[in-house]
Amino acid sequence: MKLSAKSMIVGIAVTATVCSSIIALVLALARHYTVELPYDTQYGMVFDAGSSHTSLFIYKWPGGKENNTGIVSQLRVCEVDGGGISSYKSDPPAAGNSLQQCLDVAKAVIPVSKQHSCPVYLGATAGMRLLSLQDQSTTDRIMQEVSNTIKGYPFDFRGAQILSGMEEGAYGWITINYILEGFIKYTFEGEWIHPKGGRILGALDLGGASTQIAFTPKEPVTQPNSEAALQLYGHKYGVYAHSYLCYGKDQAMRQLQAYLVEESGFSAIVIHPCYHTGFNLTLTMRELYDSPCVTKPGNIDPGKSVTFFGSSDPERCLSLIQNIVNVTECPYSPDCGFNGVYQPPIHGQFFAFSAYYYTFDFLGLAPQAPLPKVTSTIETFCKKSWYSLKVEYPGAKEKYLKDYCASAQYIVTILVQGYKFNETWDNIFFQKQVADTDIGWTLGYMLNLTNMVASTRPLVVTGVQRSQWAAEVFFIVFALFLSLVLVMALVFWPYEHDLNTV
Ligand SMILES: Nc1ncnc2c1ncn2[C@@H]1O[C@H](COP(=O)(O)OP(=O)(O)O)[C@@H](O)[C@H]1O
Ligand SMILES: [Ca+2]
Repeated sequence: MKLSAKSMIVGIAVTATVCSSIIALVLALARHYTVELPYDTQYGMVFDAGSSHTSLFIYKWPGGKENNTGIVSQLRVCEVDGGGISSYKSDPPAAGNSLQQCLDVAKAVIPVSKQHSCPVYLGATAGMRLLSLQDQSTTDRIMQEVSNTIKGYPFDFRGAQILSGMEEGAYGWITINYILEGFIKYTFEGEWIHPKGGRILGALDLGGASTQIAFTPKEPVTQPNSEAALQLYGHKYGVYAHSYLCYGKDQAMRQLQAYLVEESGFSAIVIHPCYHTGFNLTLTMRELYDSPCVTKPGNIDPGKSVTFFGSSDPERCLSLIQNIVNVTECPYSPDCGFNGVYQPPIHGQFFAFSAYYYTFDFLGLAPQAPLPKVTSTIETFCKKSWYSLKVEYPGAKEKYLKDYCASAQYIVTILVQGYKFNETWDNIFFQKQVADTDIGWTLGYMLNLTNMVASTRPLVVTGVQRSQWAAEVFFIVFALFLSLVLVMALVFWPYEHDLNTV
């Protein structure tokens, strides 16, 4: 059998080139496949120990070797049975026990191999801030009990803390802007960028015991105590944040009751214009004055009771609210919120969540409605009798239903007359969630404490970068082109140049 030297050389060259192309192709695909493999998911949890209730938020994000930024999303939320942890002042161990059911849920949801590395935080808000004003040792005891319970579980417990009002406001602001990609954005081209002129949103949180406002004003904040200087992904943000203690929905309602009782001269029967006709509520003086948000008169009999009778009177209700919210006093004129608190002019769009959302959603006013529609809807609702409300909303919980009229009037008062959203009402979105993640302070709190918003430049972890792909594709095309040239050479090489002349 005669084998020409030309054929041998060209054959070897073609085989080598084709083999190297295949290897390059396989390597490129393997590299891509590795990145596309399911991420090594990480988990983190935050207990939101609010004044009225506790929730456990379980988050997950794509992890791995690199300390990447990824996108944190909410995996699950577990509602703790019973009241907020501050309601356990006569039985602190029960506050700890109340968390067990949700910790058991977390154990079932998070893979066993990930539980030891799953950070857990507990943040308590205004209910505990108020309790600490009344009774510091019981406050400490409750914080100790909740910590002990969490330590009994296989997670990485990182501490239980009472947040300041400013922190609560600032973390809510971080949460919204993180979820809505205000700080950083993953582009179609596969790069993380700082969105130029991107919209930075404000945060409005209405809790039971306090309410927060946080936003980036147009002009720098002039009162340093009102500014949270945040550095996120290497960018500086001057965030105005303020928390009004005692001006959450439930404590505001408490202030209304106390005002009416005093106005009546401590009568046993008091007409309440914000409650509906046919509704009545009886409280002892002990219950009424069991809060630092209302001043207990010196000579009051704690066992004496008062009964509030609803009168479905929205006009009187609104003017009653003006008695607990001072919208005229302003030492920083004109830069004030309410009660004479410094606040720069409102700037940009806002998300209003928690009880802002619950109230407006119930009334069919979420996520947005023009102000005239809002006021007319509230007026119509407030005029309804308790009987007709019970018929219309058979599934509604009485503890919330009785307050929707008053809280809606209260919301409009603080937003329009307090914060001065008169011209900019349409910039408020009443919303509970974005991308299946609840809006609240917990996500921002965890991102901050786990250092996930601190890095100046997050690492790209999703997919192969375009430049890598371009190099790989170029190499494959070049190798195949070379093979083609060699095959052509084999076919068209003149026979007389054949080396096999023997
Ligand atoms: N479905 C609902 N309808 C109306 N209000 C609600 C609903 N669910 C929760 N709330 C209210 O939301 C508020 C939540 O406040 P919370 O987070 O417990 O207090 P804080 O943030 O002041 O510590 C409470 O006033 C509670 O009554
Ligand atoms: Ca809250």
